[in-house]
Amino acid sequence: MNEGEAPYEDAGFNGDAHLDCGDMSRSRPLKMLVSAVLSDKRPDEVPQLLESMLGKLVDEFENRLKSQNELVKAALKNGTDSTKCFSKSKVLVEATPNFSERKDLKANLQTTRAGMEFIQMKYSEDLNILGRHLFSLAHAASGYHKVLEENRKLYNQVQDLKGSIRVYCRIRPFLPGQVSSSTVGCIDDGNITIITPSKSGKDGRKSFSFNKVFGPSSTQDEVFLDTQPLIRSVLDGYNVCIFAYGQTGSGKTFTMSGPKNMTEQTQGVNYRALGDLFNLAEKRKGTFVYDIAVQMIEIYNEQVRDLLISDGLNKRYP
Ligand SMILES: Nc1ncnc2c1ncn2[C@@H]1O[C@H](COP(=O)(O)OP(=O)(O)OP(=O)(O)O)[C@@H](O)[C@H]1O
Repeated sequence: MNEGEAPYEDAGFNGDAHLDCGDMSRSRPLKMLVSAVLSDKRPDEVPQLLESMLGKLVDEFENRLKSQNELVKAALKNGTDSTKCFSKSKVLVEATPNFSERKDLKANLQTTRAGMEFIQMKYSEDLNILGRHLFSLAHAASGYHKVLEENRKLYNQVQDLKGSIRVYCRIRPFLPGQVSSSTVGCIDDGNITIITPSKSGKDGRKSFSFNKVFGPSSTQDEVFLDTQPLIRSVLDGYNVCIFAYGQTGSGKTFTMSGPKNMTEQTQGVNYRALGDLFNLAEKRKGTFVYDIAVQMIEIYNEQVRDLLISDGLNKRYP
C-alpha cells in the first residue's frame, strides 16, 4: 500500500459483509433499497436510520397483520351466522335451492381462513428475515464506522511519529550561466555537506541535517510524495501548514507552484495537494461531506493583502 493511501480507503463498505441469510435473491432488492437510502448519509447517521427503518417496517407489518385478522374474523362471523340461521329453519332451507351455495360458502370461508393463516405465517417469517437483514446491516454499518475511526487514528499517529514538524531541503540545479562559489559535497538522505573551495579547514566544509534532502535532480513529484500523507491529514480535521523558506531565486515558487510554463509534470506542491484533496473528497463522498474554502493572502513588508479580491483598493487587510 502506498504510504500516502489512507488505509481506511480499503475498508470498503460491502452491505452484505455480515448477512448470514442464504436467500440472496430476496436480499438483493433490499440491499439496493438500503444502499439508495444510505448513499447520502453520514456514517454516524446510519445505525439510527436503520433502526428507525426497522421500527417503521415492524409497525407496517403489524398493522397489516391486524387488519387481515380482522377481515378473517369478520368473514368467519358472517359464515357462522348464516349457518345458525340455516339450522333454525332447516326444513325450509333444505327445501330451497340455496342450500348447496351456502355449503360452498362455508367451505370457501374455511379455505380463506387457512389461506389467511398461511399468509400470516409467511408475513411473520418475512418479517423475521427482514429484521435479521436490517440488524446485520446496522451492525455492519457501525462496525465499518469503528474501523474507519481506528484507521484514521493510526494513520495520523504514524504522521505524528514521523514528526509533526518536518524540515526538508531542496537543492535547485545551477541555472544556465550561473557560477557558484560553493558546491554540494554529498547528500546522504537527511544530511548535506556544502563545500566552499575558497575557504580552508572546517569553514570550507559544513554539514546540515534535515528530515530529508532532495538533490538537484529530484522531481516535483518526489518532493510532493513526501508531504502528501501530511496533507491528507487535513481531511481528518488536522491543521497542516507547508511553507517554503529561502533566499531570492532559491526555488520557493518553483517548488510550491511550478515554473512559468507549467505542465502536469512540473506542477508544484500547491496544485498537487489541492488535486489530491479534491480526489480524496470525491472518493469519500458517500461517507464524509467536506466543505472546502480557499483564501490567498500575501504578507509583504508587514502588510497583509488579500490576493483574491479583484478590487485593488480593498486588497489590504485593516
Ligand atoms: N528545482 C528546480 N529545477 C529547475 N529550475 C529551478 C528549480 N528551482 C528553481 N528553478 C528556477 O530557478 C529560478 C528561481 O526560482 P524561483 O522563482 O522559484 O525562486 P524563488 O525562491 O521563488 O525566488 P523569489 O524569492 O525571488 O520569488 C526560476 O527560473 C526557476 O524556474
